[in-house]
Amino acid sequence: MSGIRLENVFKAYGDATVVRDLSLTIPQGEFFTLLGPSGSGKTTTLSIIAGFTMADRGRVFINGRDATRAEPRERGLGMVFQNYAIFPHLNVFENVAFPLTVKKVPKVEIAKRVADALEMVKLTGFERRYARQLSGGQQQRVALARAIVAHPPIVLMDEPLGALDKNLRYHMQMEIKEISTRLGMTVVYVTHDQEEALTMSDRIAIMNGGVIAQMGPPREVYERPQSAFVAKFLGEADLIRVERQSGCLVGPGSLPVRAGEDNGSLQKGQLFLRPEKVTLCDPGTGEAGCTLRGKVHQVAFLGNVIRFEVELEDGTIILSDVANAAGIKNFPVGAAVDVTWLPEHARLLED
Ligand SMILES: Nc1ncnc2c1ncn2[C@@H]1O[C@H](COP(=O)(O)OP(=O)(O)OP(=O)(O)O)[C@@H](O)[C@H]1O
Repeated sequence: MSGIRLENVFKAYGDATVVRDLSLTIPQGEFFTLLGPSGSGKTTTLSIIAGFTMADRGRVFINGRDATRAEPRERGLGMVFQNYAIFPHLNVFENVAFPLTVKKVPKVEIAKRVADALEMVKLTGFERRYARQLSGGQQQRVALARAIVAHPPIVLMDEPLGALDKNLRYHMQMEIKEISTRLGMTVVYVTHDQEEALTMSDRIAIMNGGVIAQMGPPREVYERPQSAFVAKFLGEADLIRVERQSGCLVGPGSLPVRAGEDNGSLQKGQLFLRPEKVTLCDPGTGEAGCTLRGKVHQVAFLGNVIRFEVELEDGTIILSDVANAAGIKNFPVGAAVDVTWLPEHARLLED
């Protein structure tokens, strides 16, 4: 089997468990992202795949071979690590050419491949420069070009765009995605930027405390989080306390609330909604069962979106994001409103 497989990988430093019996399979050609807060074990997991860190227990398979004890250079992986600096004694051309030079690729082929890679990272014309003559972001792009120039089947990337400004970052996201798809590369990508993870990945694993809290395609983890942690980590989340009374779910103000997949088992928990799925209307006009009462607490202008903060009767603050389109209805601070949603957009989460 090609791709990557981890089996019960465990790593601790002293008393601190950093990766806890992690098992996962990443098929060849998948863009797979490890996303999570600082210290959740993303880099350690990537480093175990790379061979820089040895797991205490468990096994690592790369392209069907047991690579648990293999040296990093035996694993045939392309890598861009946070601190994986470019060689200071080589210029940009020589740095990018390095993986091809060691493979003894013909000079003409090297020149072409390096030119393509440098064009991708927008560094054409920088060939003769050395690391000390480049900014942090430029060095990062050289490292990226070097990682993919040999078209390795698997590339590991740890925050490779961290030092770039917003526009270049977006351009590079698109380029990395395009080239990995075109070459059928498997990419294991580490980031703590949820937007980047949603944009680029085929599948995302959200890590928390050394375990995978949830794993799935971007849309699924965003729209169907299984816990409040995942809901909150992947963007803004509205969470409303609910409990069952005489078989019916009720929210603040004892008003009945409905969620799409309520099988009647949850007694107490939270109703989850994304702010863009929450709408506001005049008091008394919302449909019973998916309406709560509130008061506009704040209005924020975010450019393409207007964000209303609404305070419910129990003090919970709910966000409602409305596209800044022609003719949108404005609700001023202090206005009484109904907060409404479609039941299929609401999910019930256990505490
Ligand atoms: N060599 C080490 N010795 C001791 N503790 C370590 C070592 N490497 C990592 N850790 C600890 O392991 C935990 C997980 O670290 P890791 O770098 O994998 O997290 P991360 O999710 O990648 O975080 P970040 O987004 O900040 O890079 C952290 O608490 C870190 O301090």
